[in-house]
Amino acid sequence: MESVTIYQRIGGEAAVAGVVDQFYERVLADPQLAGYFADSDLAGLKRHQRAFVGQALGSGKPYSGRAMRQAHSGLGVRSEDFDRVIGHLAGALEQAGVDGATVASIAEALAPLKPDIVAQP
Ligand code: HEM
Repeated sequence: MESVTIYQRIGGEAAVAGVVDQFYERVLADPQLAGYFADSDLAGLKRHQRAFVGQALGSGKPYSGRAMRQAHSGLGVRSEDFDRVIGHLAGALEQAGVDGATVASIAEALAPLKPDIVAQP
């Protein structure tokens, strides 16, 4: 039997869409982060984020947006901003009923992206 991916376990496409909506609500309500998104096309960003997060969780569907280094270059993202974003994603996943161990493994899976996303001094 094939193993069940996190994507399937949490409820597939609909669950990921809900998590991404909730994630951006939290990010945009955070005064430390909102400014980064002032010029962003939020609908497009959510579409890419759904595909990216879905793929990271095992959707099996491709992510065709920009690479993480390219998407975040020039934004000047700081280390503590990255940690807050991961914190908001974890909060959104928990709110969607994802168990703590799964949330922790998702956060761990994203941690290696930090050097691509955070601006180098
Ligand atoms: C693991 C953490 C993160 C992931 C997985 C992630 C993922 C993504 C994805 C998939 C996109 C869309 C790329 C595209 O449009 O082709 C994006 C864009 C963006 N991200 Fe992130 N991101 C992360 C962390 C952050 C952080 C920490 C910030 C700022 C505090 C940030 C700010 C932005 C902004 C402003 C854009 C839009 C850029 C634009 O409109 O040109 N991201 N991110």
